[in-house]
Amino acid sequence: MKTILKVDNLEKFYKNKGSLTKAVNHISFEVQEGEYLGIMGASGSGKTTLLNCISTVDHATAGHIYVNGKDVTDMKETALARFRREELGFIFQSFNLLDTLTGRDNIALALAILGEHPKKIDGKINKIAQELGIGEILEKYPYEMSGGQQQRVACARAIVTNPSLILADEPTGALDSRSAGMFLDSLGLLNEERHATILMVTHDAFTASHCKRILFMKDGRIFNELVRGADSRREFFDKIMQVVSLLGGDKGHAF
Ligand SMILES: Nc1ncnc2c1ncn2[C@@H]1O[C@H](COP(=O)(O)OP(=O)(O)OP(=O)(O)O)[C@@H](O)[C@H]1O
Repeated sequence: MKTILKVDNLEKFYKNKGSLTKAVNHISFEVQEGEYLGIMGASGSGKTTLLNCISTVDHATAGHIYVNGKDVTDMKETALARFRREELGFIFQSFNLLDTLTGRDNIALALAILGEHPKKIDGKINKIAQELGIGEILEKYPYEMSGGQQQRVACARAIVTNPSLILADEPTGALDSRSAGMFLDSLGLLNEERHATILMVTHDAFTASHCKRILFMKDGRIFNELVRGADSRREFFDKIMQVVSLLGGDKGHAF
């Protein structure tokens, strides 16, 4: 199996007026191609800091992060910009679609930036739209779509360039439970059928129950790990809830 992400002894410390916050404290883990990994933990446990280091938005204090064998902690700014475009797909809580472009053009832009041949763009968009069931809304502008529809377009935009790794930060945070369910089905489909490798940060146990493996963070460290294995999603959800209550965290919406 191919290792897509390797986090090696990562540390991120913040110094503020004499106090030191160890937001990420000696974390190591790997993500293999086709995995769907969730990162959970109470507020302040270091999830966003970890994700920001992996997405190269933030610089690590020490340690290394390898994506597809490339050490991103070592790259210069121009190489980083290219790395983000070519290797990563992003899905945020706030959808982040461009309001002045239709769904189709939002997706097309990701391909155009990568230098895709114009003749191939429509075909690629139509294929992913069909897979995610968003063909009907492609010509709409974001403000004409529901939140769930916008997030599925964002999902299409994240995958259409075939990135090595999709990073999702609380992607269901702004969705009602029905839209969240539809979005998570779409993400699951990308994982199952396109073998997309996904790393998702969430505090919501229902959302996390869609992952195949979950790392739980506490005080900047990995505190526990759960693997779904042959469990049904309901069984996995119950196991997640047990760890969440150990951590004293909020459970998010019910199953
Ligand atoms: N820029 C910063 N300067 C100083 N401390 C910071 C900074 N960013 C984060 N921290 C601290 O690092 C720790 C981890 O924060 P982080 O945002 O990664 O947690 P989180 O698990 O994502 O929380 P939430 O679920 O609330 O978003 C917290 O104690 C936070 O206060």
